Amino acid sequence: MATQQIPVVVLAGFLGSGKTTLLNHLLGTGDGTRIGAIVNDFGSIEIDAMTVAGQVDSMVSLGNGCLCCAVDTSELDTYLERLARPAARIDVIVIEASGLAEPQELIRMILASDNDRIVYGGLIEVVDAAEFDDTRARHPELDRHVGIADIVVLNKADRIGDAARQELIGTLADLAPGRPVICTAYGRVDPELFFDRGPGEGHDAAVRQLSFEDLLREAAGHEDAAAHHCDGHCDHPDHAHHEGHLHAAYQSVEFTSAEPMHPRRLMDFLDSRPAGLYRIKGFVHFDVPENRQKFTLHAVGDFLRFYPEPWPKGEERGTQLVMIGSGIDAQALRKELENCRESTPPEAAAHSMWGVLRYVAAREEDW
Ligand SMILES: Nc1nc2c(ncn2[C@@H]2O[C@H](COP(=O)(O)OP(=O)(O)OP(=O)(O)O)[C@@H](O)[C@H]2O)c(=O)[nH]1
Repeated sequence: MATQQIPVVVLAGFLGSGKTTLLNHLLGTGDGTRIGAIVNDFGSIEIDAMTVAGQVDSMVSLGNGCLCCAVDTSELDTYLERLARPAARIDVIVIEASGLAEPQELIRMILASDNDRIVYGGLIEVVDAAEFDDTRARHPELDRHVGIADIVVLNKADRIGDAARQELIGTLADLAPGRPVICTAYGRVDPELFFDRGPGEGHDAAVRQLSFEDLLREAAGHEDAAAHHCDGHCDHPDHAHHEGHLHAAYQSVEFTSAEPMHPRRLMDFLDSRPAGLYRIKGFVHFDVPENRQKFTLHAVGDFLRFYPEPWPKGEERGTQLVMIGSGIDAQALRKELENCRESTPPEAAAHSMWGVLRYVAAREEDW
């Protein structure tokens, strides 16, 4: 009997473009497809993994550094192996790359897998409609990422007008000729596009066109290198090959506090965050009457939202934040956040939630 092969789909896209939102949508559509997820967080606190974990039982998390830095493919292979074992009855594996990963590196790793049940299933590149032009100007590499995608998802279409949307669709179509560009909001895409006919067909052409030779050359070059994870800022001698990578210029800073945060001070911090601090994600604990929920926080460029929800049973209350940026002063950021910790009695802080509540997301508008 022929071995049933499991496609491995790479879900990539710049920081905050909506990869986790899309993955959760895929996991939540419940069309019977069993999805195994591998989530790669850039920061050492695995916010993405925590956000997805509640929704799926077959998930592994690879935190602290871009997966594309793991120059030895065996680590990824171990995870693929685990998800691909027949007992797991997984139909498709989705790897959510970190927002700074090099997708062609991940593709190389999948192609190099020793597991004969594993087959590369294509690259989905998520694009943030509101941020793409600016991000692309700073990081021309993104054009290359879009160029090797099998499907481009133009996400956050709700955040721009019709004319800008049409223009972006045109730009993306030029960057990824012949590939579908799907315009959506909140990652609401039909899973069949990805798992049935989409990436399975024709992706070889895309890979070959742009990077197949690179992939082979890199595969040969990487064989000698030692496996390690990094955030692009360690002194590992093998980092020379990461120089052109997005993550080489970025740094992640973590902050945790068991003590509650003072809402007004935290808002002052967020309102004056440095321009280089592009992405913040995590959970905030305010010990303020009526506002003791778990406030999930997302900042992407200028965009800032809080999403309050009850703390899950048994979960310890506290604040955990990951900040990702370029040219940021980690020590200063941590210090500023330490100064946002609550020292006044909660009663006194009730009205100080107003600033936070301005950024509480309204229900997702239909788009
Ligand atoms: N307005 C709007 N917001 C969105 C949409 N999709 C996602 N978001 C919001 O954008 C923020 C980032 O979304 P995520 O799904 O966490 O993005 P990500 O690509 O996984 O982020 P990283 O893993 O940090 O790179 C969250 O606040 C989402 O709710 C969308 O289509 N429209």
